[in-house]
Amino acid sequence: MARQIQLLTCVGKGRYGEVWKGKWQGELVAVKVFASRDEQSWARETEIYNTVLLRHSNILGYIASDMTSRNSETQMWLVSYYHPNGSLFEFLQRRELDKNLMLKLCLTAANGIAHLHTDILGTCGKNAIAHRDIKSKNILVKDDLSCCIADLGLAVTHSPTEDKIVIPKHNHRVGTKRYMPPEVLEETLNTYSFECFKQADVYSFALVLWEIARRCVCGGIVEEAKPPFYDVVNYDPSFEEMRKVVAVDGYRPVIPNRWSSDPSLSLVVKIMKESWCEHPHSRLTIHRVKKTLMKAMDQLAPDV
Ligand SMILES: Cc1cccc(C2=C(c3ccc4ncccc4n3)CNN2)n1
Repeated sequence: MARQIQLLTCVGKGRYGEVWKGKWQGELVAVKVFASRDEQSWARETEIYNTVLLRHSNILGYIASDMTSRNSETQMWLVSYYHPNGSLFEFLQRRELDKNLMLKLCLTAANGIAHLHTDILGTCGKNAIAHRDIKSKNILVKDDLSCCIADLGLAVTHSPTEDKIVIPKHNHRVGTKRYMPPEVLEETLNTYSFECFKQADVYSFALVLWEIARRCVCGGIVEEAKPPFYDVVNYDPSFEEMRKVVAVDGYRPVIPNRWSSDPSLSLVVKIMKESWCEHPHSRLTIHRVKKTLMKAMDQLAPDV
C-alpha cells in the first residue's frame, strides 16, 4: 500500500507527526506519517477507524493504515480522503462567513461529534466514542463547506453492554491544553464515567463555536480569527497557566455585544455559554447542541 503512494507536499505538522498530500492510483489522498514514538496513536486511530459504522459524512473518510519498515525504521501511515480546504482553523483564517455558512460549519461539526458520541447497538453497531482532542485544527472543511472530524488517536470508547471504558494505555498524549475543560485541568474528571468524557468534548466544542462565530459578518462587522484565550495566555500555554485562567478564575472567551443583537449569533452564544460552563453535568449534550443549531438554521430566513 505505502509503496504505491507518492508523497507530494507536507500540508501539516502536529505532535503526532506530519500530514502529506499524496497520490494513490491517480487519486489525491492525505497521508499522516507518524513518528515511531507515536505508535500508540497510530494503533489507536487504526483501531477506532476499523470500528464498524464509523463511516459518516462528518467524520474524516479513512482509506487505510500501513506499517512498513523503511531502512530499519518502522514507518506508520494512515491514509484518508484529501480535503483541499484544509482544517477549520486554516479556513477561518482566510474566509469570512455569512450566517448560513457559519451555522452550516457549526452544525456539521456538531453532527460529526454526535455520531462519535452515539452508541449504536446490534451486531454491526458502534460503541460510543469520546474524542478528547476537539479543536479547530482537528476539524476539516470539505469541498461542500461541511465539516468532518479528524484525529481519533486519543479517543476513548465505551461499550454499553459491558459498561467498559477503553482508554488507550500508556498514551502519554493528552488533549490540547488550550481546549481542556476545568475538570481536566483540575484533574477531577472521573475516568470511570464515560459521560464525563462526552461532557469534556462539549466544552472544547463550545470554544470552536466561538472561533467560528467571530468570523461571521453581520451588520458589516466581523472579528479576526483568533484561538480561544488568545487575550489571556501566550502561544503555547502551560498546563498551569490554563488551569489558572479556566478553572481558578473561571475565565471564558469574550462575547462581543454585536452577537447578542443578532438572532442567529445569539442562539450560538446561548449554546456556547451552556456548553463551557464550569460544572460538566450542567453542560448541554452534543445532541441538544445539534437540535438548537438545526432550529437556528430553520429560523434563518432563506436568502431571497
Ligand atoms: C486518519 C488520517 C489520515 C490522514 C490525515 C489525517 C488527518 C488530517 C488531515 C486529513 C486530510 C487532509 N486533507 C487536506 C489537508 C489536510 C488534511 N489533514 C488532520 N489530522 N489528521 N488523518
